[in-house]
Amino acid sequence: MSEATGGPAILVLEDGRVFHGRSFGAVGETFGEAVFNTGMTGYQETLTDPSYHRQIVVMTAPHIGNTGVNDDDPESGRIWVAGYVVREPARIPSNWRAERTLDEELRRQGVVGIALTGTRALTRHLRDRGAMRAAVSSVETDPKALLARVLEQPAMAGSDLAAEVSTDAPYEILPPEGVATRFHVAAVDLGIKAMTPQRLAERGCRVTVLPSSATAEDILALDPDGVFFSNGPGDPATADGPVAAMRGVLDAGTPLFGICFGNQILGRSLGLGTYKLRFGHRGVNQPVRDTRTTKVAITSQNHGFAVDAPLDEPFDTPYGRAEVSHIGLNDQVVEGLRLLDRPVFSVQFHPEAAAGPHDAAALFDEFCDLMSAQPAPAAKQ
Ligand SMILES: NC(=O)CC[C@H](N)C(=O)O
Repeated sequence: MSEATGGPAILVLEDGRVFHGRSFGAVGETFGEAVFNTGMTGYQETLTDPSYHRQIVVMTAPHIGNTGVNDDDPESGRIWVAGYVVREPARIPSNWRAERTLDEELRRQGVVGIALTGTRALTRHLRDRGAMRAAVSSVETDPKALLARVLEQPAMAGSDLAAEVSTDAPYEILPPEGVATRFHVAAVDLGIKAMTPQRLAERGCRVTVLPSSATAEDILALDPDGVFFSNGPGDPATADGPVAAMRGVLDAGTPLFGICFGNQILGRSLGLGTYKLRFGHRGVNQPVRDTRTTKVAITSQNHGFAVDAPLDEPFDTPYGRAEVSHIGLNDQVVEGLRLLDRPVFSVQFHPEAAAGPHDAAALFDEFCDLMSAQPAPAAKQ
């Protein structure tokens, strides 16, 4: 038994592999799906991204916490990762915005972490065998006892988690001062990152954020100029409610944009399947190719599932012809979808990303362009 942070800790994977390290953050025990993130920066955004709910995140960058923690960068009101694995936590963070250390923040929010020298071996293991259930504990010393508890945990495949992270009640984000309101967007929160409505508001959108349980009727009752479906945790195969809501929006012909989980929901709404990737895409340097322009963008990503769609040519859907708009260059995974005859598109990566490159930010302009191309409200009837 170890009481103090800094004492011994273990990480146990569901296939029985054990890693020994030192306790980091809160002392305790936690379970989740072990996944790795290759971002050299953006650890605050990662920790607070609701899509990481129920995941133990392994950072491949060797030093984490160098710039401390501030109150401006979080993507939501709390840390969502189930556990945090780093090679070496910064002992002396240095940044003018830092308000506390990462270790303090993890402890403040009760998030169990582990610092271990074997993050590279752990990452290679997850890359070869796939993301899998795991535990981190700084209170259990017997790996076998911990493994038995890991095997009792639910797998990520089949998990329906959006409702656990979504807002309880609708709220609004308004354009910043000096920016005129041009559009009203209804955004379905399946685990939305704060930066997304922000990016829309910067472009003159008044954004009404709705809970994940929002139906097509709830959404359309707002008479929005456009509808947005957010990122979020869990298996898209379980998201029947959001799929039904999106189908209602597609039937109504309202411009629609989806990010990440939203892209998977669009895939399902079009009748496509989704599947689990072996180890997923998580980081801020993922290359994708725009299939129309052949331009390559470096994107920020966080997904463990993907849409199964024909890559090479347009295909028929109940909503007309569609095509894969972006392809991941590391493994030829679908990274975006577009309807050819309707104002509807989505991407699997994160154009809002902060931290992350800004290559994909123009997609928010594209959504605004689709909304401006629609008939004015009077002509809508
Ligand atoms: N960031 C996301 O929206 C992730 C979507 C989904 N939970 C996945 O892992 O693929």
